[in-house]
Amino acid sequence: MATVAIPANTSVLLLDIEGTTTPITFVKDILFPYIKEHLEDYLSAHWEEDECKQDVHLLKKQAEEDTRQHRAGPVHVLDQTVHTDEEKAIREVVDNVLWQMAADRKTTALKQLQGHMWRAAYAAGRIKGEVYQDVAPAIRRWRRLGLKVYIYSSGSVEAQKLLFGYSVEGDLLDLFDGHFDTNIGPKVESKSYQRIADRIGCPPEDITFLTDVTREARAAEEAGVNVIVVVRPGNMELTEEEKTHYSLITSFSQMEVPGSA
Ligand SMILES: CSCCC(=O)C(=O)COP(=O)(O)O
Ligand SMILES: [Mg+2]
Repeated sequence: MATVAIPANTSVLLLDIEGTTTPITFVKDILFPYIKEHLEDYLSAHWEEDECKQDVHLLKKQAEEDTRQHRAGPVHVLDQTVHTDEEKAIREVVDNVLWQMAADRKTTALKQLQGHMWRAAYAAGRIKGEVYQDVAPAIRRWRRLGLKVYIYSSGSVEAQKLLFGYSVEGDLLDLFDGHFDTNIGPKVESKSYQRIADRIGCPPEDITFLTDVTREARAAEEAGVNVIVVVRPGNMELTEEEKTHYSLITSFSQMEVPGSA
């Protein structure tokens, strides 16, 4: 098995989730269908609660922005007026969320609501976060070698903590020094990686980012971050050029930390 050495100056490993620590199928076949199945009932049950009101407010803000950017068709535009007809208002939110999910959008508004909806399912043991078997042992080794390990996912920080806190291997939250989501910026924008470096308090060059998505890899590189592309079953096929340009791994166990035996 070929190993990939991270640069000697790396002090932080920044990890994507879907397609990197976790199979894409877990997200597409378990997490997302759960939302589609329970969305309407969830909104009806929680509509008057502050958390749900904030989620709907954020979705409306996003819908306003989508209208300005001509991104949404009329059926997907959330009415900005306050509805007296609760059923109609809920239907509009459902349509908007389903439309965003069909396009696999990564908006903070969508991800925040999803995180809140998954909470009950994880807590009740109806969902357990899938994590590839090579992930936890590798992270434990990196941490023993003095590296810091952070997560950067489009899934909300709360959704990230649920996935690792209620994982198939138990509570894995102690593997991480911190979490970032799209509140720091989209994963396909280089500024987001600069902000993460600032937040952690190290230069971007000291961070190695592991992801399956080459648009994210390019954005991170632009910020000066070192990148390793993770190839897992079901991930998006890489072009020949991408295969030559990036260091590739199929398992975290292939990562070599310079100076370690
Ligand atoms: C971590 S919660 C579920 C995953 C999710 O909603 C998502 O959008 C995954 O995005 P990633 O940036 O981890 O590829
Ligand atoms: Mg990913």
